Amino acid sequence: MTNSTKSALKSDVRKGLSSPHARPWLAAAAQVPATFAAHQAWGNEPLVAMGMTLAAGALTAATWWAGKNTSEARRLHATLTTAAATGYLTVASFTDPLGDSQLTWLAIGGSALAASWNVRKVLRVNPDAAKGEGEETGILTKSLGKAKARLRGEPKVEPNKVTAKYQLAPGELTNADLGNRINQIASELGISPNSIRIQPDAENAAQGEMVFVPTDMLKTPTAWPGPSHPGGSITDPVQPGIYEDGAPAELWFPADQDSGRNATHFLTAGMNGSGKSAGVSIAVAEVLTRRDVIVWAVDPSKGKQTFAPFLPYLDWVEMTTAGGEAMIDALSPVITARADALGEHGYKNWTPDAYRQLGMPYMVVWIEEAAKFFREGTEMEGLVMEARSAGISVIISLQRPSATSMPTDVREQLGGVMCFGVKGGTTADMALPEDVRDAGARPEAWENRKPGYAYLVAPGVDEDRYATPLRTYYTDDQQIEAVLASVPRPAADPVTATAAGEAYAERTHYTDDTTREMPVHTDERAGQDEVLLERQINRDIDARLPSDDDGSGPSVEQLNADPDREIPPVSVSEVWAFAKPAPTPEKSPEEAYSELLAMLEEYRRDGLEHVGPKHFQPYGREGRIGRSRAWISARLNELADEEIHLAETDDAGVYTLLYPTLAAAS
Ligand SMILES: Nc1ncnc2c1ncn2[C@@H]1O[C@H](COP(=O)(O)OP(=O)(O)OP(=O)(O)O)[C@@H](O)[C@H]1O
Repeated sequence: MTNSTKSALKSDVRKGLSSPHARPWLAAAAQVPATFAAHQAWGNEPLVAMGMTLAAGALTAATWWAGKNTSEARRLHATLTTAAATGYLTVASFTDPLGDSQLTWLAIGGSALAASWNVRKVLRVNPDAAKGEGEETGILTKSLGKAKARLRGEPKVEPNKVTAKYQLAPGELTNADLGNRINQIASELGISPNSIRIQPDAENAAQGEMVFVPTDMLKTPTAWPGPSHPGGSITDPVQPGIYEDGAPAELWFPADQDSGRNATHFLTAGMNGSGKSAGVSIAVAEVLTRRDVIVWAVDPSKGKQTFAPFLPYLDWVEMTTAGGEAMIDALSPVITARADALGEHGYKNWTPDAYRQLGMPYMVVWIEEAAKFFREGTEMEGLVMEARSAGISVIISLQRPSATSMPTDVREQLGGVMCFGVKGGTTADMALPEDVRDAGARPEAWENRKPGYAYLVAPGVDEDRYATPLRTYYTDDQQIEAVLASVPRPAADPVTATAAGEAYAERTHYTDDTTREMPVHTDERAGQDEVLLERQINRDIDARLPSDDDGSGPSVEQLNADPDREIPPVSVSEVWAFAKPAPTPEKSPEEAYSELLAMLEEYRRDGLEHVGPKHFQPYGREGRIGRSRAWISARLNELADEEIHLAETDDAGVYTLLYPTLAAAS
């Protein structure tokens, strides 16, 4: 045998002996020298025999006690093994350790026990057999950085859906922390982040359900099945699309006293081509099939492209900025008149009964490309604050609901959101409530590659559905026209029509003939344009008039003195001078990021060891970083991946703050 063969053999033997499978066999074999030595030393001492018997019993009991946190099967197995091993040691030591019967018992019993442990080990690495052995899952332990999270009970497995109840370590992890880890969990499982949702337990911040929907069931668009409640009331649910499990998505505009639901306005946000207009079109088509509602609509950008099939059925429609301004101006007296009329007849809210008694239909005002109006300085605070009590809901549609696109006072009044695909997490944070983001809503993953995909967050919608993707129904102009032609339309009531005034009385009427537009005499049309232009000029002058309290800006006399004079540039604060003082402008991602690094530097100076999102409160525009908690969590996570400023710890959402020397060494 050569030296190399010898050393290879030695190494194999060493490996074999140190293998986990060899350990039970070595332990059984070790009984022979152990019993022999004990026999030589104490074979004739009955007191030692008694002590050894007691020790064997105590060790067996200790094994049972120590196994209380493991599975029943493992506990029993370990206790039996201890009892057998200590029992044999005692009996053989005080009889004949090398006797035939003793060695036979050791060979048979020891082999059986050693083999049983080998079998157990093999089964543990079989994922099927391992089920139920321990409650922790690979999913949670890996993606949560070995954090303390375990499943509660068996996951519920349905076709294309797995629901797993979880328990987080109390005081260490929250449902929001789990929500911040969705991207990591998705990457570990090789599925889209949109496939995972967290449904937090409302009663317990450390418990909830994780829902996995691996296959995207919305990939194929669903054709609009037609109106859900033709001839019904606006109080019946409006169905714009379906959720991924095939259930219809439902939303409501008016209040409902019985269920305590408030009347609501809607924000529809989504990037170019995400399907906003098509989605709202389905909702409005549904609305227009109800007997007790009228719709006013304005789109200063795409106009006829959006409204074509609706034109004859909209009570008032405008397709220019000036026309839209006129409509928005008219809404103020309309709100007052309608609220007064409702109040006089004892109605706190609009109800179907108010329609029966007063003939006053509910009103939906659909404002497409609303950012254009906000840029022009159109005030809508009063409109959105007061309209609901007058039986009016407003749908405001724009691409990015940022503070630069829309006043925060208006945003806060929009209780319902339909969020389509957006560009980037920052926009998603602005469009959706934080808890819905934490529950897994990721509209930024769709952008405009999945038109019609949306999240619906609104009064009356089951909160468990907030983070569930839906897809709006797919339709075309012909289907909408055919449906709307088949249902009767109510007219505006005299209170609304009178209060809407001249602009309403002079609105363009559209018919359902092929030209879509009633022939309007050219002079008459030119006259209308002139009126609108004049109104726009007056509005611009009004906007530049000094207000009572600030005394800044040119006076109307100054403006009148020289018509060619260049109008001074409007400062940001003037544009933002709505009902309340201008809000703090939102920070750009770059500014927010450098603020975050500056704060980390300050924490280093303070000698902090660990940081987490809580060290950057308050979140949002009020905080130093000016971004949401979800944004901050994502950045901290990225920094930890780079391991320059931060390093991961075993606890999700907690990072070790790296100091320059540590960072250089790592
Ligand atoms: N549910 C849907 N299923 C399939 N395709 C859809 C769906 N909704 C919209 N689309 C398609 O997506 C495209 C963009 O839709 P739409 O014009 O409504 O987007 P948008 O968000 O309003 O865009 P923009 O901001 O440019 O107006 C259209 O071609 C439309 O047919």
